[in-house]
Amino acid sequence: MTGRSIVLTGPSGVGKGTLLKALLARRPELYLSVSATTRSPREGEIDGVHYYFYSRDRFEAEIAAGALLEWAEFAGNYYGTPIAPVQAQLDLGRSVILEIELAGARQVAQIFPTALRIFILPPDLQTLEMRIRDRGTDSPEAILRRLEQAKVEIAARDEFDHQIVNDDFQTALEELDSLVTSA
Ligand SMILES: Nc1ncnc2c1ncn2[C@@H]1O[C@H](COP(=O)(O)OP(=O)(O)OP(=O)(O)O)[C@@H](O)[C@H]1O
Ligand SMILES: Nc1nc2c(ncn2[C@@H]2O[C@H](COP(=O)(O)O)[C@@H](O)[C@H]2O)c(=O)[nH]1
Repeated sequence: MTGRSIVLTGPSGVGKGTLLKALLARRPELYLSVSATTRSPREGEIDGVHYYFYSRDRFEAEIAAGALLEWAEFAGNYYGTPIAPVQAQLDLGRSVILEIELAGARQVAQIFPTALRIFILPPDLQTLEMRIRDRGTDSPEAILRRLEQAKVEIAARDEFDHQIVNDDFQTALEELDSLVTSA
């Protein structure tokens, strides 16, 4: 039996990564896809664990080789999902979670029409901005680009099967857990 693909999308800084870390701690049977990106590693990020950090040339070679399930440019960098590990885990019957932005989520909807697609919303844009700033990982220019893109992504929320507002963290985590485990 093949596993289920689950797509988690939402604006940068909304808390997707934090929610998934807590979810995976409870549900180790789930597989979280490790993306490739051309952005520089943040403090504490490890190549092959948090992302595969590629040069632009390497990323473009992976696109040309058909090695990415989906890919997109986001805030000046490439991001994409290496296809081989995802397919291997699905073939083993394991559910796979992709934490990806909107353009990638749209591509996955074409490739895996039965994917469970979940959109994470902030309580409001001011809270989102505060979370990105307080995270302390992005330059002022990068924050502005991410906030502009956030508006575009939030406008597409109705394309998704489910929406979760990440206001109170525990409430959002319970909602996510219940959607993923009933999938
Ligand atoms: N419910 C919440 N209430 C308050 N702060 C939160 C909540 N959820 C997450 N955060 C904080 O918001 C910040 C952004 O979270 P996180 O890095 O998980 O976002 P993200 O959606 O994965 O961002 P990106 O897409 O840029 O990787 C972190 O500092 C995190 O601790
Ligand atoms: N289309 C894809 N989007 C991805 C992938 N991996 C991560 N992302 C999204 O990029 C932005 C920015 O991430 P950050 O780590 O630089 O803050 C965020 O929305 C991620 O969900 C991917 O493989 N494909």
